[in-house]
Amino acid sequence: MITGSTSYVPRREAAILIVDDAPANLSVLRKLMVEQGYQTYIATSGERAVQIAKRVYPDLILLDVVMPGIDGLETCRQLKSNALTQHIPVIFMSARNETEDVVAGFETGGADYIGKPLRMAEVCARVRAQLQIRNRSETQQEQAERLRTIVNSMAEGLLIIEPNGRVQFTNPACDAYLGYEEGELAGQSLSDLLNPLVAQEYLDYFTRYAADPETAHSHGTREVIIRHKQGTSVCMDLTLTPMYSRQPLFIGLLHDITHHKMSEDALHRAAMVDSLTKIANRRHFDTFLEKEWQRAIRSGAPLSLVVLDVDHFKLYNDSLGHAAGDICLQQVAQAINAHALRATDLAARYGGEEFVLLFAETDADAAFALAESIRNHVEALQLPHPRSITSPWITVSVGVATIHPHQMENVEALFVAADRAMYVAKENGRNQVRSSRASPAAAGTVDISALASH
Ligand SMILES: Nc1nc2c(ncn2[C@@H]2O[C@H](COP(=O)(O)OP(=O)(O)OP(=O)(O)O)[C@@H](O)[C@H]2O)c(=O)[nH]1
Repeated sequence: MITGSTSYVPRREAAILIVDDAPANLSVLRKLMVEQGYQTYIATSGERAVQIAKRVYPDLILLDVVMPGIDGLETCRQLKSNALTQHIPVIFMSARNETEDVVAGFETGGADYIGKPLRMAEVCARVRAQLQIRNRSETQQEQAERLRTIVNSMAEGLLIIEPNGRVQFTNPACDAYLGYEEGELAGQSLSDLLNPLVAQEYLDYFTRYAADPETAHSHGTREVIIRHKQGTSVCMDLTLTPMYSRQPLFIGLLHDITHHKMSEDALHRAAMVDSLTKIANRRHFDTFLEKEWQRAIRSGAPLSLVVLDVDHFKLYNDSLGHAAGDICLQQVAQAINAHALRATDLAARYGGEEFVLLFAETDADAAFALAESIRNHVEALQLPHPRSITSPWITVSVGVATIHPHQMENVEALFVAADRAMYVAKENGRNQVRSSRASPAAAGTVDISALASH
């Protein structure tokens, strides 16, 4: 964990470079600095000071201003113009104490200016103060560097977002997730990446927080679909947390859940499909029927249910074996499924050798015609049934029920009607379609009428 502490742990005793053309001054200052526990280097000219600074990289330079050759101001300028030495704090020492001298010292990059004659306690205090400032800034730089490394190497995508929705920064993982080059996302708006409704929700949250930072709270984690640069969609968990520095900002953390989502979708799909025939299973059909039922109540449109049962299938299994029976069910399922053409049609294996089909917004005549077409299609497969007493081929008996949902009380009644029609088809010789209708005069009762039969 990164802490915010700036407490300084000395790595070693600080090194001070003392620069003065007067050997007597050098000697006094050196003695003083050594007594304070500092390591010392000395130089008697500006040129020499620059050379030593580049070589030993001292923590601080005490620099005389008036010297032969390059003076202290020029020496400081040279130190500040070199990348190696520019961060070393320089304290000028000079008998020139006029305001413009002091200002010139600061303007060349000096950190402090001590007037001569030197008061040793003051020199020590100013050196200590500058070393503390330097240590603090070094610690901050190290912390910033450490944070940069973490942000650049973390597997989660990170975005910094402004209250107006503008992306200010992204880390490499975020760029990689969304297919962008480094820095390319900066300046784009959240609305460019998210569905407009979701983006607006975030923008509202930003506006609320920016107006009243006291009430800021994390927006939590939610699943979002983000636009990839290539135009595809990626599924991510987005966690948004407010951060108040000089301006309100938001930290967004992105976690890619596309793969997780894909397997979740695959599982979901698998739970809806019958494993043998690969058409919808009973559970999916029941859910679908419930939805269509409610829709039909609202629209007043008719709903038709077709129930199909393979004829003499026990005999088929007994004569050709269970494996052949399975293949036969797969072929029959495909023939049935081929008739569920609209988004509101659904064919399913309801159990054993029983299949169902739902036709929404389909009246009795149209449903009957579809059922007859399926019956015909199955027979036309000419799957030999050696022991059937009603046909040389595999055939199906079909029951159809059509209602306007307000006519019957529940879905169950629709099933009962279609099942009864199917049993009438069985009883009347199989390989035929029978239709039942609810009598409007007595809701819930079923009127079986042979609209047609094979
Ligand atoms: N091969 C195979 N057979 C199944 C499967 N599910 C159910 N069955 C068989 O389907 C047969 C259904 O037989 P019954 O309910 O007696 O009806 P039927 O022989 O088709 O006779 P009718 O419906 O009166 O024409 C049983 O023998 C079940 O074992 C399956 O997944 N695979």
